[in-house]
Amino acid sequence: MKPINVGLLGIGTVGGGTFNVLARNEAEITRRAGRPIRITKVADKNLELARQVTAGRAEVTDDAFSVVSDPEIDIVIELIGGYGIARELVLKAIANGKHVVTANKALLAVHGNEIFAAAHEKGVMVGFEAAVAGGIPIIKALREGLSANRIQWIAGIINGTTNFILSEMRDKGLSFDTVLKEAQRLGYAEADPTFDIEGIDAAHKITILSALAFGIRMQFDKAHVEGISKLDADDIKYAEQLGYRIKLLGITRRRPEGVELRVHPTLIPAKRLIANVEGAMNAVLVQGDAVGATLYYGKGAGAEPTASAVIADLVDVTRMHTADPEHRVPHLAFQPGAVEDTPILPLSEVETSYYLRLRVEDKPGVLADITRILADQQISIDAMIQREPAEGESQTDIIMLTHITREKNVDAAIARIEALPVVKKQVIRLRMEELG
Ligand SMILES: NC(=O)C1=CN([C@@H]2O[C@H](COP(=O)(O)OP(=O)(O)OC[C@H]3O[C@@H](n4cnc5c(N)ncnc54)[C@H](O)[C@@H]3O)[C@@H](O)[C@H]2O)C=CC1
Ligand SMILES: N[C@@H](CC=O)C(=O)O
Ligand code: NA
Repeated sequence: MKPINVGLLGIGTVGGGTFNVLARNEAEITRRAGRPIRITKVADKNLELARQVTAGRAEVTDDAFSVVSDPEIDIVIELIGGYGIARELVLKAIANGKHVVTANKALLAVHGNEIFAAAHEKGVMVGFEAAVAGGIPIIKALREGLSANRIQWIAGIINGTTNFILSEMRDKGLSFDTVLKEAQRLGYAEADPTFDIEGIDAAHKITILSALAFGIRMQFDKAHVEGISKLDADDIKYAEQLGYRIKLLGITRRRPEGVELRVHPTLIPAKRLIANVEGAMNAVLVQGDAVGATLYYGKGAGAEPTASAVIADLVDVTRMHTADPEHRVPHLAFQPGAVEDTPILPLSEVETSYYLRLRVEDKPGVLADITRILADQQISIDAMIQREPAEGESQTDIIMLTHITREKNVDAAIARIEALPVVKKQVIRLRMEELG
């Protein structure tokens, strides 16, 4: 049977994994796809690496544009990364009538509206299962498995690097920098690891999931993005004492006025399954009105787990490329004409509960002043702990957990609390999610 020819752009961590898994499982994959899938051409600016990995089994070049223009190539896999040359190559491949598979969430979150419109126009497929939560088939689940549901919210641990850092710091007491270096060595981190640490990578991914879940345009520029770099070990400890774990979550929720789209460290009850997802593992919780809560768990980063998703897309394209484009699953789960312009809500309108840590002078009346301010802003307290000041210390920490309230009420309360002379430091505010 005539093979389908694939051109691979970038043979680094994921590209190398894809090349190797495809070769190793060729017979099994062919039985599924109906015909052999062959990577016939590989482009990498590091020619030496490309020669080493391919070992004579594919033509090698350092000119990626020659691959997207090659008439023999049916599918282009983009595994270079970034929004620059990757965007040019993907758009060129589409313009040349090639199907595209990519793991590049940054590219899709920022330029996805343009790329999917171009693909729709040209009648080609763009597969991106690897772009969110690596090997976990979450795109497939949202596009197909859950299509009966009105999705209400999604919350996910969707960055392996930061989850690995938080887990290793907590369990082994290792420093942030040591664990980050290990995550880089293991191939989890982005080329620029600030994308991981500052929550940008998770925001790219939750932007994509939000579009798929609610049938809205990608609006990465409206996402609230907060990473783990400012997270204090004391808060991890206090959270544990209160029965919570802190995870970097991507959250998107549908509300009558719009959609919440946010990434930030989040307190989750320790008894929830998702609170116990450790290391580089990912987990995505999806709440649908009919199905209820469903949880997807697995490896979100690394060469072969990500290759697993890339190859699943290759199989899908191979099975479907001769089908009438109107009969294929729509790229973003909803028919292109049915995508809505629902606004992303500003952070001030987000509704959730909060963890507040206040550094205060240990004297009578302090608590009364603080609770009065919270009550003025209609914020009610769910739980509280006050640390006993150490011998000779005149200051102490008060930790308060609130019921659900609006972010702008918390902003107003914090501004007034910080103005109190007895409050000695900036108030620490972390958001909480029950996820139950
Ligand atoms: N590493 C992981 O666990 C995961 C990565 N991804 C995404 O997969 C993509 C690839 O990531 P990695 O494999 O980790 O990156 P990598 O840095 O290991 O590989 C990228 C490869 O592209 C090559 N390259 C760079 N510029 C080029 C150009 N102009 N022409 C030809 N080749 C060029 C590099 O030499 C390198 O071999 C990125 O979009 C990343 O966000 C997605 C999920 C997981
Ligand atoms: N850098 C990412 C890789 C996968 O998307 C992560 O750590 O999750
Ligand atoms: Na995936």
